[in-house]
Amino acid sequence: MDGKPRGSVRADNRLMRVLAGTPVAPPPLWLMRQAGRYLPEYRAVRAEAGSFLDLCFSPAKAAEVTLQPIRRFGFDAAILFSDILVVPHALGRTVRFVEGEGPRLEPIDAAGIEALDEEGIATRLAPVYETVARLRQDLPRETALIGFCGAPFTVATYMVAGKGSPDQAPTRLFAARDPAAFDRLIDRLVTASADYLLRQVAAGADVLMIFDSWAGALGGDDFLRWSAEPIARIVETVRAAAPGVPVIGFPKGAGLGLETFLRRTGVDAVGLDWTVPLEFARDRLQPLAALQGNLDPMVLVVGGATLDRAVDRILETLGSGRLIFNLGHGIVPETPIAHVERLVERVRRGG
Ligand SMILES: Cc1c2[nH]c(c1CCC(=O)O)Cc1[nH]c(c(CCC(=O)O)c1C)Cc1[nH]c(c(CCC(=O)O)c1C)Cc1[nH]c(c(C)c1CCC(=O)O)C2
Repeated sequence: MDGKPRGSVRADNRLMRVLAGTPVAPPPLWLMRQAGRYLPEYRAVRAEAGSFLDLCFSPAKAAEVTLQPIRRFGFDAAILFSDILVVPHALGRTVRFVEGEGPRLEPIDAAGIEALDEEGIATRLAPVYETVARLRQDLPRETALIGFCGAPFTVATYMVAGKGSPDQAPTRLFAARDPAAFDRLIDRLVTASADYLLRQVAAGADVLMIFDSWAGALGGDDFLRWSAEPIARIVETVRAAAPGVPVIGFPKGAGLGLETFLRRTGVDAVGLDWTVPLEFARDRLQPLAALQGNLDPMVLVVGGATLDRAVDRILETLGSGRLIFNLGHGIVPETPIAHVERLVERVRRGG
């Protein structure tokens, strides 16, 4: 890539410092979905990889697309290229990605929940661990490597509905109708996810992130029961077996629930979607944890002075505390690369 030293991450890595509790100015920066279709070099690898899951399970190709945005933009962290739905796949469920439509799974019922194959996390996901190991070898030491999984609730929404759905009605219906079966599904995903994350750490991941993209579909008590509680159990297991590996939680759409989420899970950092008011985040959340976010991905599509103002507002409000600059959700395919360059330059010079 360049002449930089590679191998295990340096203790003075900017992202690791913020996660350990020290504000860093300008803040470390990476973008959710930074490896993806807005990059021509990603589209080239994707086109020759076969299916999306083939790409996730090809260590050489998955490592290559993980490195692409690091080469181009020099982000402070690389995120393993994979998907949250490799876990249901490993548990023996059918998972497909349909071009232009998204994921398709065979919807699960109570019998299917009992039949989940827990061995798959070790065996079927071995190529993912190989990707992690390659990445930690190939990445510059100043770049942290983030491993991840989906939160049990978000993964369960795809397993129950068989696809994405706007307000998770099929899953809320399932959980309300048969809470015992839903509990069982969540339990099995807690065990599988903690195991999956620990194997990523063993292979070389420096930081872990848990994506609860649909946490916002849950009401107050259900949010605690199905989002915060299961994530707390994963964090507890990971902490016990891998002390010192920081965990970022991202309960998207949690709103006022974010403070309870932080207190209950004890994550080192919390991801903020673009709807979270910055003053609330500064006053109520930043004293408890590092914050990651929360630029609206649509503002990055628009660019120009609109982008500059939004970047400056985040830096002004959150920049003197523990902050990891990021988007409020994944970068979208129509984002111009020049706007990402502009963002990086502005964050690096401190707004
Ligand atoms: C809900 C969820 C999924 N996957 C993920 C989430 C949680 C984060 C979020 O809310 O976005 C997480 C994810 N998915 C992907 C990554 C890779 C690392 C990175 O962020 O760069 C990560 C961290 C690759 C991907 N995962 C997917 C793509 C696009 C597919 C392609 O390139 O053909 C990528 C780059 C496919 C995917 N995967 C998923 C959906 C709904 C889709 C279809 C939507 C789409 O097409 O953008 C499930």
